[in-house]
Amino acid sequence: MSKVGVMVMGPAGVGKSTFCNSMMAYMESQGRSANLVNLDPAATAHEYEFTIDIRDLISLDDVEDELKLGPNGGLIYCFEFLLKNLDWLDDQIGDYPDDYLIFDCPGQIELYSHIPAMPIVVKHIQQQLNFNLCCTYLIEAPFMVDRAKFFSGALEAMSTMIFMELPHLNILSKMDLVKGKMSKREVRKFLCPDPMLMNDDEVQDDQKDLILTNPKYRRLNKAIAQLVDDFGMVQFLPLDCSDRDKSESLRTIVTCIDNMTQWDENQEPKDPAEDMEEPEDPEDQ
Ligand SMILES: Nc1nc2c(ncn2[C@@H]2O[C@H](COP(=O)(O)OP(=O)(O)OP(=O)(O)O)[C@@H](O)[C@H]2O)c(=O)[nH]1
Repeated sequence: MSKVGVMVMGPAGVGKSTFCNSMMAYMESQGRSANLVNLDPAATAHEYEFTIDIRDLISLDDVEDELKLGPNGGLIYCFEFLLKNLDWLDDQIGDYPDDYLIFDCPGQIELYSHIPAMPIVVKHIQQQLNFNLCCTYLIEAPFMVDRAKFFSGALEAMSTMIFMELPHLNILSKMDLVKGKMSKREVRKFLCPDPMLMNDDEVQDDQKDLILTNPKYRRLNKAIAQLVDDFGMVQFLPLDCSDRDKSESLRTIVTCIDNMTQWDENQEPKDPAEDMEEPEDPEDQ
């Protein structure tokens, strides 16, 4: 059996912990075993107990108290401390042949864009502990309402993909918050982002005041949207954790993760969009 790890990443408050808990519940419902690993030294309690918790090694509270560091400096200190104590992680993760680990990561996106600690931890888990890892990167579905914000989030997702060098899945969290506000046709344009979204004539009246008026910025935003499109690897799967019974989005995400973590370098990677379910559309009901 292979050892699989899912790194759950994304900005603060995007819904990473909620997604981790929903994944645990989904795996349980499918009779599959999974364990939760907390890599956030500032985490609060979870619905599911952590099997492995970085706070057993070092917590942000202790670092702030003892070293008088602020939350961001403290977080970097915690990760540098983890790097010096990777044998702790080895002992914790152990040598289980059929582990499926879900790693809840911190929300500071500098960890996914330029601070080298997270890629080093990831490489260690891959190469020393022989896990097949993938990254799930969350951005909030309500970003779709402000298109510049959405493409900015897509760039962050791309930056993480490039920096982490892992099989990568983008997820639009909190889909329930846009239900009834966007049609299925509109949502579909964001799942495989269409650079035409940045065209003014595509903007709805109630969103016009959100658009930057400086034409230079508009041109720049369009160019960036085109870059995201040209890159061709930025696609999103919808996720709604508001109702556990609606496990359809989780099923699709877990299927994509299964495909990515069994990925053989001699095989063409499977296109996650192939498993994509159409998001529910209130207008169709
Ligand atoms: N409506 C809605 N709210 C959600 C969903 N997922 C998460 N939330 C809410 O978003 C807030 C943040 O969720 P968390 O899961 O703690 O987010 P996080 O990314 O782990 O946050 P940090 O650990 O602080 O970075 C909480 O109030 C959640 O209840 C969702 O699918 N729908």
